[in-house]
Amino acid sequence: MKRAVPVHILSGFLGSGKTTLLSQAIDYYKLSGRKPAVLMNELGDVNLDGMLVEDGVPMTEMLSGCICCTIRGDLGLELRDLIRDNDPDVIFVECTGAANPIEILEGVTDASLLTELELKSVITVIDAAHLLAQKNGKGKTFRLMQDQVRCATQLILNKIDLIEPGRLAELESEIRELNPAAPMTATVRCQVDMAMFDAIERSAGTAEVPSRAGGAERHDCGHEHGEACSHPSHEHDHENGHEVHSHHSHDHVMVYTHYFSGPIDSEAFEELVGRLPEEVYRAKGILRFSDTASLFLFQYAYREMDFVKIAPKEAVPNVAVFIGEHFSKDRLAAELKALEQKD
Ligand SMILES: Nc1nc2c(ncn2[C@@H]2O[C@H](COP(=O)(O)OP(=O)(O)OP(=O)(O)O)[C@@H](O)[C@H]2O)c(=O)[nH]1
Repeated sequence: MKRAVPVHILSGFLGSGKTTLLSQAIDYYKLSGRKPAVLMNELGDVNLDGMLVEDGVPMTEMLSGCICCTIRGDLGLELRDLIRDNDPDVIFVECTGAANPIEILEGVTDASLLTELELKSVITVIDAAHLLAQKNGKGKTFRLMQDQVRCATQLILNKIDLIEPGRLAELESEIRELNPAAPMTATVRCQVDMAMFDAIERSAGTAEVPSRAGGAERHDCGHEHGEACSHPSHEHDHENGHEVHSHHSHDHVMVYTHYFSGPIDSEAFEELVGRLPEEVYRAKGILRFSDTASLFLFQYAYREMDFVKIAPKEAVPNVAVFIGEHFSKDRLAAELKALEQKD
């Protein structure tokens, strides 16, 4: 009889490196002749990270909401269908960076009632530079990052190329205070020994999430849930991008999705991104520029911009998604619209 399908949850704040880790994990499983599948959750209504996942990897997308609240109820069904239709050897669940992993963890556990799967790990990727910048903060972002660290069974302290080497030990000891048990690796571009997954899967039983993250003290790991998840404050305004309203710990996160009517000037776009307010901490997009024939996947995380040439096999929209807190969507929309008119 086939064993229960192992599931790994990839958690971590927006832009920390979850997709970077996922791509390497997929390559690792494929190289050893195993079949990985992916369930991806994005706040925006287009799956841009999915563009980075190789063709031929079964993938289910849960868009336009945070997996841990608005669409958690569907998670079990999606996992069941993914297994039934594709018979994978492993499943990676990549959450939105605004998600609280304890909720997803419970969703995956619920799903094991519908199909044979076993949660094997909650891997939290931490953006070292962002965590340092947030240090001693009292904001919701910092609290959510702490929750994500607490809930992890594996920790990857990523982007250490962006911090001074002397600060690494300080960060590590702070993380250790939140989560003393999970093995931690400091990385650049999430380069960890992928054999880690085999070791995790060989170990018997389901992932043991640190006790502080569960049970009676669940609020330590975010928020209470249950009936509150159908709270009427989960409203979306799809016409003007949407704001993720909720009572949850990530209720401050806003999303604006902009569909461009045509190609735009690359320099004007870079200039706009260069002066985005601090409150916009993450952006992604697929962009057609008027001054080059190539199509680009655009990434922006905490003031770092990246453009990667892509050649998708199917038609893709011309779109940019902006994620942050309390920024003016109207102003941003007007500025993006102005780029369309320049051309
Ligand atoms: N300098 C630096 N950049 C990195 C590192 N790891 C990832 N990046 C870049 O950071 C950006 C975000 O990485 P992703 O892997 O997409 O992050 P994510 O956690 O999946 O992002 P969300 O899906 O928005 O939550 C990309 O432009 C990556 O190339 C790193 O160690 N150092």
